[in-house]
Amino acid sequence: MSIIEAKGLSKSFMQAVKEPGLKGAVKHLLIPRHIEKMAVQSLDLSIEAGETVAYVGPNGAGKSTTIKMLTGILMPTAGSISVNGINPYRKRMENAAQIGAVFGQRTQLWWDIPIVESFSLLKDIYQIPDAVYKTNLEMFIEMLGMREFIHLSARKLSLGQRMRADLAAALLHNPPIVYLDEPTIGLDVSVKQKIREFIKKINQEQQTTVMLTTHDLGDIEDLCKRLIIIDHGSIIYDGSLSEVKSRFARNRVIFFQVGSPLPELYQQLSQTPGMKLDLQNDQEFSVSFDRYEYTASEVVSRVMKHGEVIDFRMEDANIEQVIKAVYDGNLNLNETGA
Ligand SMILES: Nc1ncnc2c1ncn2[C@@H]1O[C@H](COP(=O)(O)OP(=O)(O)OP(=O)(O)O)[C@@H](O)[C@H]1O
Repeated sequence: MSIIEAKGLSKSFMQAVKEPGLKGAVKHLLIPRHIEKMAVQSLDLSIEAGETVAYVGPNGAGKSTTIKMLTGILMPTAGSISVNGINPYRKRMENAAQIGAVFGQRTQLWWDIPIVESFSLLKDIYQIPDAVYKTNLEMFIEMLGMREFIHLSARKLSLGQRMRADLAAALLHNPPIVYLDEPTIGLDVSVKQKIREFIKKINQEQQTTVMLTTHDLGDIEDLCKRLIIIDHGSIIYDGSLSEVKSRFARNRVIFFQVGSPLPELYQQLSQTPGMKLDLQNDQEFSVSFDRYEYTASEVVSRVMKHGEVIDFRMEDANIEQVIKAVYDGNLNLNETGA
């Protein structure tokens, strides 16, 4: 059986409907009106132990609501969930012992006590054996570069320091499952890198199941093999990241540097359906093309016919383009056979 299993999972909220202005506020006070908002609708989810899954979607798609149900914070309106054989809402304590969670926007550390003391409290709460605690603490301090701030309180930490401390806190008890909700939000490149390497190591060495919610596509490409896209509370794609890249990233881009300006070619390319010319200057340009209509060699030979090509390089399919197309409503993955 899968380590995380959800069937027909739904969650609705009652949202107040208020007309604008003072009149609307008074009216709402006297006769409050609410509508039911379906945040998550009939979601089926099945995640195997050791998987790294990116759970992505536009703002308001239902990502956090799903994670909150999986962690036991929210009770589903309908459907069932089993996390390592446990119903997270009914058995919140048991569920907490087997999961780690990082909510990037919030901290689970005690605000006014040194980080190392927070860790020590977590050791008692989770009843982590001395040897495990010692080994993990040393490894986490080293890998996440926490030595310089381990004796400061959470209040005094920068965002990047706080996030590393939060990640360590979530994993001290070696949970088999970790939920990461925007763990790299607002962080600089080097801290992001540390966090990604750490997550990779934990996943590889301990087969920790990772479910990652992020708007950072670098996180996804670096960490996840499987991609689940949710929109308006429903899953619209669930499959491998490489498959989505190769099947759905229709556009390829080739960058060219040519020996002399080629105005005739530029005019021809900009009038060709399925191709788009982007001129950087007289002798440098890129051609993006629909790879279901043209091959890369067709594009290259068309340019070569017009003049000397000094250099060219092709850009790999980018997951960002795919997700953006889904967000913008330009790509229906179901229609393409997902
Ligand atoms: N406590 C709540 N009360 C009422 N509506 C809620 C509540 N929590 C979430 N919603 C609504 O449910 C929908 C899904 O919200 P959710 O926070 O799960 O989205 P999300 O995908 O995590 O978005 P984001 O990327 O912006 O964090 C939204 O329309 C939101 O307004």
